[in-house]
This record gives sequence, structure tokens and C-alpha cells, in this order.
Amino acid sequence: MIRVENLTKLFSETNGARDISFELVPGDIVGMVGDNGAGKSTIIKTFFNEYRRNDGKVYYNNEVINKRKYKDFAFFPDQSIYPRNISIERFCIYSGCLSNMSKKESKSTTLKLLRHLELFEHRTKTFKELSAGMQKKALLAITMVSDPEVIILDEPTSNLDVKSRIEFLDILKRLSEKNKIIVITSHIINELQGLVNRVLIIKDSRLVLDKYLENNEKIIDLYQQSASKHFQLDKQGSFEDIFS
Ligand SMILES: Nc1ncnc2c1ncn2[C@@H]1O[C@H](COP(=O)(O)OP(=O)(O)OP(=O)(O)O)[C@@H](O)[C@H]1O
Repeated sequence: MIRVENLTKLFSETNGARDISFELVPGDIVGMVGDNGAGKSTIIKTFFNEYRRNDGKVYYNNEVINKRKYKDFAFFPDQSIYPRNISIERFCIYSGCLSNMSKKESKSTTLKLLRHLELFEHRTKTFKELSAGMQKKALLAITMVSDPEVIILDEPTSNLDVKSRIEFLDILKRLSEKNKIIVITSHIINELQGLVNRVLIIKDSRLVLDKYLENNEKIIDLYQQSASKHFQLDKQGSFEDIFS
């Protein structure tokens, strides 16, 4: 279980992530949605200590998270600087070894994953020799090689054409059946419908809604409701400011 308490990273008075708290349990497939600049990537990067926190704690199985615990986590970044002169197969094996797998074990998992992701024939290619969709799938193989318990994907389908996007979402759907914790950030709400079972809506650096989806509930409706509620609160605030 993951518990995030009051996570805060502020770049300025209004930009960043403010006072974010939530809990995640195995089986949660969470869509973290919000407009451009809402604070999604900041939350993820602060979660992983890539940004120094202003405040807040993250617990994994009731212990404050530390580097050793991050071994159970995998992060699929929104922008990747791909290694230049190494084949995707070797890089995937290397990534497994970095997570304490033996070379033999990492190689056999790598080959299974590359087959599963239909990249086997391309395994000796470097990233720059692959299409954008194949690059994302290769990155997913690297993310998955150590069989992490928690997978966090930041805008995984960005820059993909429609066909690759559908294919990639289908892979995530199959992954979601494995009782892991999966968090997917996106500002494309429609693509998460049918994939996630819970939404976290981020608006203006804050978590404004945390909800499991019930019978055919539409993420777009939840998003619109929470956005208008937030807007009304804003309006009330400024109203008082004007007349106080
Ligand atoms: N390293 C940084 N330095 C200063 N400001 C930053 C930095 N990173 C993000 N911000 C600001 O913090 C706010 C939240 O940005 P963030 O990247 O978290 O948004 P996002 O929800 O992930 O957006 P998008 O969907 O466009 O990726 C934005 O106003 C952004 O300009």
C-alpha cells in the first residue's frame, strides 16, 4: 500500500503541487488527470524525490519510502533521453541487472517481454532505429523487466499516432489485470475511460477529486463537475476578497 501525505512542491505561490494526500492499494489502476500545467508531473517527480519536497511524506507498506523500497517501483517518464548505441535487448537486460536480477533471469524475462510486445525481431536495434510507438513499447519492456509492484506512467501515449495509442493502451489494459498499483497521468481523459478504476483529478496544483469509478461513471463528467465546483469556490473567495 502507498500512502502519500501532504506532498507539497511549490515553484511559486501558484505553480507546483500543494498538500496532496491519497492512498493506493494493489488493484488500483489510477488515472491522474488534469489540464496542462495542473501539477501531475510535479506530483510524480516529487513522489520519486526527483524534486526536493517543501513538505509531505510517502509511505510504502507503512514504512517511509527510501531508495531500497523504490526497487518495487517502476517509472515510465514522459520524456525520454534514450541511450544511443545500445540495443533495446541489451539495455533491457542491463536494467534488470540494475534491479538485482541475475543476468540469466533478466535475459529470459527480457526476451519474453520483447516477444509479448512484438519487438522480438527488432531486439538488436537501438532506440533511434525504432518508430515512436516501438520506442514507447521498448521503454515499457525496460520498465517491466524487474516485475515491479507499482508502475507509474507519465503521459505514456504522448506523441503516438492513433493506432499505436490504441495498441499501447491495450497493453496497459492487460497489465492492469495483474493486481499491481498502476498510476497513469494524462490530459487526454477519453483514453483512460475503460482502463482505469479510479481517478485523481488535479487542478491548479491541488487534488480536487479522488474517486473510484462506479457503474459506467464517465471521467469527463467527474472532471467537469470538479472543475466547476473549484471555479465556484474560487469565485466565492474572490467575492469575499472584494467585499471584505
Ligand atoms: N522545474 C520547474 N521549474 C519551475 N516551474 C515548474 C517546473 N516544473 C513544472 N513547473 C510548473 O509547475 C506547474 C505544474 O507543472 P507540471 O509539469 O507538473 O504540470 P502537468 O500537469 O504535468 O502538465 P502537462 O500535462 O502539461 O505535462 C506548471 O505551471 C509548470 O510551469
